[in-house]
Amino acid sequence: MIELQNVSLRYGEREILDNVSLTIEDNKIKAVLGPSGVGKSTILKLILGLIKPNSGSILIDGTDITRLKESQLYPIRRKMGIVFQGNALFDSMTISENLGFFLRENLNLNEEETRRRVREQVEFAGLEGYEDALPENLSGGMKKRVAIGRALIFNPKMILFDEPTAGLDPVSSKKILSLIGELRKKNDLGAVLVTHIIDDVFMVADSVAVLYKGQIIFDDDTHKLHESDHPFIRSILSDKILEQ
Ligand SMILES: Nc1ncnc2c1ncn2[C@@H]1O[C@H](COP(=O)(O)OP(=O)(O)OP(=O)(O)O)[C@@H](O)[C@H]1O
Repeated sequence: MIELQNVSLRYGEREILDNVSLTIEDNKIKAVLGPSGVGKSTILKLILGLIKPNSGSILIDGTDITRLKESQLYPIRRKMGIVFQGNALFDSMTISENLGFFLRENLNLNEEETRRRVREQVEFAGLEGYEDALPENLSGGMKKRVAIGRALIFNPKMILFDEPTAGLDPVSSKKILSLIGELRKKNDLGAVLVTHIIDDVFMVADSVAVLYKGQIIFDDDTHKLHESDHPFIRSILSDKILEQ
């Protein structure tokens, strides 16, 4: 379980998160919905311990990571996989090499086990036949599927998605969202999905926190979003456009 407790974060003079509290349960999909620049990616960086808050605690399975040293963070990060907005694939490596890279770098597995895990992700992501292709020869949706496969390679408990459908066409977006839904069913995984696209939230998220002007203005089951009378939520439900 991931818990942000009274987290505040400033970049210079600018307050990005103001006393934000958020709980992300195992085996559930939690969306963090908000307009561009509101601090959604910042929340993911905080969860991974890449940045520290100015105040507040971040608990991962009960351990406050804000107090840990860099070396103590490795086993905590291993519990989570991340899918970056731009996928962060290595352009000069094939799909198989991309999938296996972190395994080969970080775990002392024999080559047979590494290949088995890579094959598992190739199958899960529907990338059979593309093992030897370079990322530049893949569509946006396929690259995203490689990034998801790579995030799963350490068998994490939780996967963090930064805007997983941004820039994808509607059909590819739907495929990616179904894959995210399947992850929980098949692998019992939890997920955090940060997005500014409200349709993504309705399609896969069990619950949603809405981040607006540094604060969480809604945090409940997704279907209860319709009951909110907050003007910002009313406006996004009617326009489906998130602007500051
Ligand atoms: N290292 C940094 N130093 C200063 N400002 C930063 C830094 N990183 C992010 N910001 C600013 O903090 C705000 C929140 O950034 P963040 O990337 O978390 O937003 P976001 O909600 O994920 O939006 P987007 O989806 O557009 O990336 C933005 O205004 C951004 O410009």
